Amino acid sequence: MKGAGTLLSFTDVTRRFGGVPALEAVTLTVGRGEFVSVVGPSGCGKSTLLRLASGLDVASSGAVETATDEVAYVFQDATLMPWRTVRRNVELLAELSGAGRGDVRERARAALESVGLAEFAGHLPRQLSGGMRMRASLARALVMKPALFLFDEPFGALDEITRTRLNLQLLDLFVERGFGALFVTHSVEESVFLSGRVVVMSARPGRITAEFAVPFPYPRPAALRYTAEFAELAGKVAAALEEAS
Ligand SMILES: Nc1ncnc2c1ncn2[C@@H]1O[C@H](COP(=O)(O)OP(=O)(O)OP(=O)(O)O)[C@@H](O)[C@H]1O
Repeated sequence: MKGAGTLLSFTDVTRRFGGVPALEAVTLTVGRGEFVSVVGPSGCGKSTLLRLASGLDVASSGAVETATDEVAYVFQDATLMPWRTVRRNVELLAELSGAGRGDVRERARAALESVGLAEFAGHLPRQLSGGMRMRASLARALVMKPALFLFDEPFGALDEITRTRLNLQLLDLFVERGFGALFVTHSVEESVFLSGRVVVMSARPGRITAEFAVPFPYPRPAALRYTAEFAELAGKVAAALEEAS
């Protein structure tokens, strides 16, 4: 573990599958209250990185350390239970953690409120749009008040307008709650808009080839995306990604 403020650290991590490296010599940290994005070409090992961070997978060599047990994993697929209402889906993790009924209810209510879904609490997942299902999935994770969020392309399947809106909502939550985040995406623009730091990974085996600090202060207005400074930085990240592919 690098320092007192570090939530997650990878130190010289390699993961091989049947002798073939998927990730190689990855060193990376996420600090408390820090938002870090990883962009890379398809198959570069981004999901493997998150699986290692969450403890679902184990490194072949090197060290993966987390300073918290309060880790939430948000997938591209909202993975809601189709027979449970939105509220009952959002309550699920708190319920499984053994929290009392009243506490579970209150936490779910607050989380649904945070993502703007309070009035849809009684709906079934199939009655929601894709963006709303993703917000429900986010609310389900928020209920646990995680210190660290792992995001695997959570908005990848959504249309551009919904995706942009959810980026803004996610940043509101980030500013309000101050969690640490490791966010995997294919979108350069999304990575720059959300993060304090963007990490670029190369094609197989996945290695970190570039890192960019994003200097724009939070909270970030939607119009940031249309500024010259934003375009310049996104251009640099895109060039590094091109080189890594
Ligand atoms: N359990 C496994 N067994 C064998 N090979 C695996 C396993 N998991 C991942 N791999 C391989 O490791 C590499 C990285 O996979 P991973 O899913 O992490 O990539 P990714 O960057 O998330 O891909 P995408 O962007 O397409 O989702 C791929 O070549 C994949 O085939």
